[in-house]
This record gives sequence, structure tokens and C-alpha cells, in this order.
Amino acid sequence: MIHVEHLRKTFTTRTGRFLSAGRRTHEAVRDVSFHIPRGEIVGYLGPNGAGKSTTVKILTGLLVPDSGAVTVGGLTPWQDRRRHVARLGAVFGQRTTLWWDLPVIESLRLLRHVYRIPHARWQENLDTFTDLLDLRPFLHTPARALSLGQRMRADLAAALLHDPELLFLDEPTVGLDVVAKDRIRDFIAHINREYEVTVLLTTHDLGDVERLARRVLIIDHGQLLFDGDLGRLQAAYGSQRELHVDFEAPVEQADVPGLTLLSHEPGRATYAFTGAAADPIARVTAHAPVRDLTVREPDIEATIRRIYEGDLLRAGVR
Ligand SMILES: Nc1ncnc2c1ncn2[C@@H]1O[C@H](COP(=O)(O)OP(=O)(O)OP(=O)(O)O)[C@@H](O)[C@H]1O
Repeated sequence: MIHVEHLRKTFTTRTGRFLSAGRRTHEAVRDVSFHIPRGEIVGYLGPNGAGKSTTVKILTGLLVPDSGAVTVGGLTPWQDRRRHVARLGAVFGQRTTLWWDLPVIESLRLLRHVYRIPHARWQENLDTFTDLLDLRPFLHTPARALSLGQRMRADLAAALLHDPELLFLDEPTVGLDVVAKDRIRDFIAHINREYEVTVLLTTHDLGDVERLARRVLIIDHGQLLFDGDLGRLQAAYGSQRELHVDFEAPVEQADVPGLTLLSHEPGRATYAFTGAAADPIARVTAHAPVRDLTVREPDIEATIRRIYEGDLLRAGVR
């Protein structure tokens, strides 16, 4: 479905003014290659500025790369833009594609015309998504008056009315509570299963990835660092957990044998450990009286950092 070969994109920006004016070239994407078969959900991950949006903009046809070959369903996005766009949908957690002042249903009607969807097909999809996403209570509410969770549900319906083969999701659950996140994730899994929609998911939320994607691509500084199974990634890099401890009173010496001290300020310390939490908790509580403690799973950003710092290529995991 998606074929990307040796993709490269640089941006040139101006620096300084007048006599000191110059140009700086920045390689946002360097030599990235990957293939995604139809019907797969792939998590596209990386820290801020890694090159994710640039790749997605090229895949949607918004940007033209400097070099490399890209085909999506046999089309070159920036050359066959109209045909390409008709086959894809996109949802951005940070902004809506709905008309702000219009009731949701009016936006969905307008999209029928934009994409020239046959009326019967549009109605069928609208009914299906209204049920699956429980849109009925706010179909007649303007987009600006929706809660974030409602807006995301309406945006998902809007992106899928024209039966796209490929869906780009950018932070689809950002800012949502646990229940709303679950609902969105269940829906995405459903449409992937039932309609065989291929999904490229960019997110900083490991929960989205764990629930939806078996495969992840990790990019940093424009280079692809990892392409493979999420299980393999987590086994290799995601096993380090954090223990955050509030002591009853400030402790002068926070080092605890067997644990790695990550940070320490009076009365508070953070440790890294692997495996079960019982032993580290016992060690810390034996060290000094504890008021409160929490165990945190590594977030995706931290895992990605560790991959980068640990030099994935040398570790031979790729
Ligand atoms: N239009 C542009 N002009 C100049 N530089 C740009 C432009 N767009 C992106 N960049 C630079 O290219 C690099 C990659 O940016 P990109 O937006 O692809 O990252 P990202 O992985 O999507 O980050 P984020 O998670 O913050 O959205 C960054 O260093 C960014 O500053």
C-alpha cells in the first residue's frame, strides 16, 4: 500500500538580517525507507522535531521531497494529488477539519459534496458511524461547542465517510480522559478490522500504540531507527520502570543498593528498576520512612530516547 524508498527532505531557512544574512539547511528526513501493506496499523513514533510530520506531509502530497520514491496505492502523492486525496482520510488531534460554526451534520453533508460520495453510500456510512461513535446527541451541535472527545468522534466520522483506504491519525487521543481514549481506540481497531483501512498513527501516547499497532517505525533526527514489532521493541528497550518516592522527611543520602537513582531533591527521589516492583519498594521503605510512592511505566518518549542513546544499530535489534 505504502512504498517509501530513500526519502529525503531538506528545509532551507534564512538566518540573520542584512549583511549577516545567510541560509541554513536542515535535513528533516534523510534516507528513510519503509513499506506498509494494506490493512496494517503502524505507529510512527519519534521525539519532537524528529521528522514525522514531514514524512506524513509528503505521504499526503502536501510536500514534495528532494529525492526518493513514494507510492501510495500505486500513486505518487504530490503528482496525482486529486486521485490520491480521494483515497485518504486524516484526523489531527490538535485541530478539527469540521466547519467550526456549522452543526456537525452540516459538515458531514458538505463532505458528501466535496468527495462526491453517492447519497446511499454516504447515508449508510453516516448511520454506521453515528451508531459506533454515538454521534446522535451532538449531530446538531456546532463544532465549536463540542467537548474534545465529541469533536474527535465527529472528526473520525468526517474522515471516513468517503471510504478511504488509508487513514492518517495524528495524536488521535491527545487530551482525552481514559474512557474517551478507549472509545476512540476501539473504533479505530474496528474500522481497521472491518474495512481493512490501513492506518498510519503518529502519537506520543504509548497506550494508543499498544492497543492498536503491532508494528512501529521510530524516527529521530530524520533517520529511521527502528522498524519492527512492538513486542520486540519493548522487550529490548521498554523494560525500565520508574519508582517515584516521597519520604516522610528529607533524606540526606538517597542511594539505595540495587536501584539506580535517577534524581533526588530533599524528601523526594526517583529510581529506575526492571521487573516487578515489590523488591525495589521493599528496599526503599527499608532505607527511610516513606509517605507515598508511585510506579511509572516508561513513556514512549523516554523509550525512544533510550533507543537513540543506546545506539540501536550497534545493539543489532533493527
Ligand atoms: N516548513 C519548515 N521549514 C523549516 N524547517 C522545518 C519546516 N517543517 C519542519 N521543519 C524542521 O524539520 C524537522 C522535522 O520536523 P517535523 O515537523 O517533521 O517533526 P515531527 O517529528 O513531526 O515533530 P513533532 O512531534 O513536534 O510534531 C524539525 O527540525 C523542524 O524544525
